[in-house]
Amino acid sequence: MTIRVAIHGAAGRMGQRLVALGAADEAVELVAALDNAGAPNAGCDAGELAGAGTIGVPISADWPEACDAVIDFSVPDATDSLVEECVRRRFPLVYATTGIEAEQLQRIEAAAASIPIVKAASMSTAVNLTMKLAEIAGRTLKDLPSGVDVEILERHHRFKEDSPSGTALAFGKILADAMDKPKAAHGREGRVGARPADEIGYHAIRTGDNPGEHTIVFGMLGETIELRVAATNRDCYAQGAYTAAKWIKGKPPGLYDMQDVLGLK
Ligand SMILES: NC(=O)C1=CN([C@@H]2O[C@H](COP(=O)(O)OP(=O)(O)OC[C@H]3O[C@@H](n4cnc5c(N)ncnc54)[C@H](OP(=O)(O)O)[C@@H]3O)[C@@H](O)[C@H]2O)C=CC1
Ligand SMILES: O=C(O)C1=N[C@H](C(=O)O)C[C@H](O)C1
Repeated sequence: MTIRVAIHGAAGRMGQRLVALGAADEAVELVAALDNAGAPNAGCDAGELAGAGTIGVPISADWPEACDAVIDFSVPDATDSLVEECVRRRFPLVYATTGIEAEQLQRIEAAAASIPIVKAASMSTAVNLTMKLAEIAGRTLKDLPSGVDVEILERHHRFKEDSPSGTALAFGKILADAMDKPKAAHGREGRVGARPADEIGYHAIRTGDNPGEHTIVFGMLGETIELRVAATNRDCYAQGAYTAAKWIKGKPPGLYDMQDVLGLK
């Protein structure tokens, strides 16, 4: 079975990997490579831009007539128009952009009343499995007499604009809920005092071309557990997005995540 896919943000770092992997997948037909109207690469063949050879699909702002899934890796500012187009055309959406505002999230949630949407801060199977492991660790360690300090360390490339990463925040939410730790500390500086027990610490490192790395530290008195998941390139996210696009075809309207797609709930 072939699915017709439009990539939104097709000229970007992730968009190019999606074009390259989609062009090589017999089960995928790329029907549009969408990017912003003034994109410097507008009109270029998306496959050539991605280093995958000519595929006959230009980088453009023109939406396709028909499509089984739109995969979005773009920018927060594009969210409203993206969601409006998907709802108007009844196109299912795989939404991967991070760093959005609360109002943009509300619009996505409202749109999920009329179309199916998979939204996840990380499309990687390994990251989503690590989230499950973190939840089990959090629930198991919650009432340990010595107390457990949770610190979330993430590393990403120097071009990343949002901090901490969407994935770090997703890990944080899972652990805040599982361990009843509602406070967040983003880095520490100066005489901040002893560490509160109900705080989760976030540390965002920006360096070189790192495609994404997360370490969850569970610090106890006398023992430490670290869960670490690290990408060596972007294909784990792109492959996960295609898994979601194949899964979403024919699903009823609703807001789903990668835990639904991967059967981890
Ligand atoms: N959920 C996940 O698994 C992952 C999520 N991400 C997230 O995906 C997003 C994109 O990452 P990345 O590819 O590195 O970023 P890039 O900046 O390389 O790519 C974003 C692309 O979106 C384009 N764009 C800007 N405005 C619009 C618009 N109105 N319509 C369509 N396209 C537009 C940009 O064009 P221009 O440059 O001309 O502005 C650019 O080509 C980020 O939020 C990142 O955090 C990244 C990896 C994994
Ligand atoms: O910008 C990136 O590169 C990534 N962003 C996502 C995030 O913010 O969690 C996912 C991945 O870590 C790569």
